Amino acid sequence: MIDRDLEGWTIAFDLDGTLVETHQDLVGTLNRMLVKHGLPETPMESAASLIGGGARALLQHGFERAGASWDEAHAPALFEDFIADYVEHIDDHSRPFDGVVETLERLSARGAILCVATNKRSDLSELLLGKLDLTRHFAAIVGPDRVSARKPSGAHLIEAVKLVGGDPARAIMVGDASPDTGAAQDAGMPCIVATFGYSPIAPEDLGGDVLIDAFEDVEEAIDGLVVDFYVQKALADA
Ligand SMILES: O=C(O)COP(=O)(O)O
Ligand SMILES: [Mg+2]
Repeated sequence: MIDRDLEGWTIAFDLDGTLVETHQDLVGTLNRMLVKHGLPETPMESAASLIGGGARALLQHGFERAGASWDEAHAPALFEDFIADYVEHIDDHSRPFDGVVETLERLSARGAILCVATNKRSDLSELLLGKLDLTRHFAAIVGPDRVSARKPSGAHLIEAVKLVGGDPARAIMVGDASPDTGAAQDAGMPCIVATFGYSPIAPEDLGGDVLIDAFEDVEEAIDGLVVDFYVQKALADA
């Protein structure tokens, strides 16, 4: 029998760059938008570092980098066009990182509640996770539209954890970029940082608690943070 030793713990996962390698499809859509507007395509690897703040930020920064002046008046139509294209191509190349399914299954079997806290719109997150057969692992998929403030606000994480019936004092964030570490710090939660994601800042400089170079290492990182929690608690109670 598996020991349900993570009972009472909630793990919140970022989506893009943490659970799923999405950059080819996101940047593919960005590049089709750029070409449509007579602008040069942006190289895949440099544009990937724009992922993390949501699709609108990717679009705006992608256009600005290509030398276009950002026009707020035309932004809503451009954004709508971007989303329509992305929906068509959302799982052309996007795949879970190695070890995601097995690791999520193990964490669930050990009693942890899992949720997604992403700056990707909830409808797009649900569509993508559904296509990749990942929805079943999560008690909730919480995009910025389902909370009072998006990452890096701690409210995103606290509200997501509460939504699944978890306790923010026994919750851990797993992410790849500064919105994730910022939100975790703001929420007073420990943060595990995936070094295989899309951060323009070096992962070791993001201010997380543990770095992981492969998704499957998240389980050991969680175990370490949970032990730390109980050690601190024992010291405080002594
Ligand atoms: O779509 C984005 O830019 C951000 O999504 P993430 O919060 O899951 O990294
Ligand atoms: Mg991310």
